[in-house]
Amino acid sequence: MAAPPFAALFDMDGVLIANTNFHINAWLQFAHKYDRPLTLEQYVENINGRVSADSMAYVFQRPISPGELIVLTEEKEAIYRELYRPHLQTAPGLLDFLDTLQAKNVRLAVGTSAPESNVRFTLDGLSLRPYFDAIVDASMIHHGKPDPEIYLTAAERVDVSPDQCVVFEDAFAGIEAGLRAGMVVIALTTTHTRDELATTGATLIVDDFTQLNVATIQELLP
Ligand SMILES: O=P(O)(O)OC[C@H]1O[C@@H](O)[C@H](O)[C@@H](O)[C@@H]1O
Repeated sequence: MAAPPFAALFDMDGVLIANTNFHINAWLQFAHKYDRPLTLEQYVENINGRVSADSMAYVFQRPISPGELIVLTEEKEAIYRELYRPHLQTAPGLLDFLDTLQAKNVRLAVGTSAPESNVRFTLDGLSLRPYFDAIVDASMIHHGKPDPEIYLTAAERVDVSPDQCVVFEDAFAGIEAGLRAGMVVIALTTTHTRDELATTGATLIVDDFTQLNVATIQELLP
């Protein structure tokens, strides 16, 4: 069967899994330990969906050395994994949707700001890795979302031109990254409300993967 000429690029946190509240609680706990002020509003605007290098520099309000970044990131992500582990599950409708796309030979990739340790925790913990032709995480790029590099790299890895890629995102930074990459962006209401997402320029807003099928997506592509 010939492959459809498009690719589906999935954000991980807040898209493959609905885990935003667990990241929020982990960041608040982590910031509190270091006596750094952090509010929910600051998390949403400056941390959600971004790579740890940018989030840590924001939390500590100073540049973070590469060595320090590894240690601080793993400390924060260990808190997150501990909190979320008992709840680890795929987002509603995801597995059926991935099966449908795979059956149609759509190229599938993950583009996440998360470190490799969290990619392992999620994709291996839920046996999702075999679905994807490429996985791009924070360690593989120079500029985190909202820069388009993560999604442009994922498109390159699956050998599909950006205008034939559909990005699935929940975070403002990730939606901006997809749009700046010249891709169609479908926003999920995992983290933000429809009204909040309506201001982002996302091509389509859905509540979860049960509201999507291949025909709907193909209609959005040029
Ligand atoms: O949404 P993505 O790109 O999978 O992002 C992962 C990141 O998402 C953020 O929301 C978390 O606070 C980070 O800690 C996490 O690493």
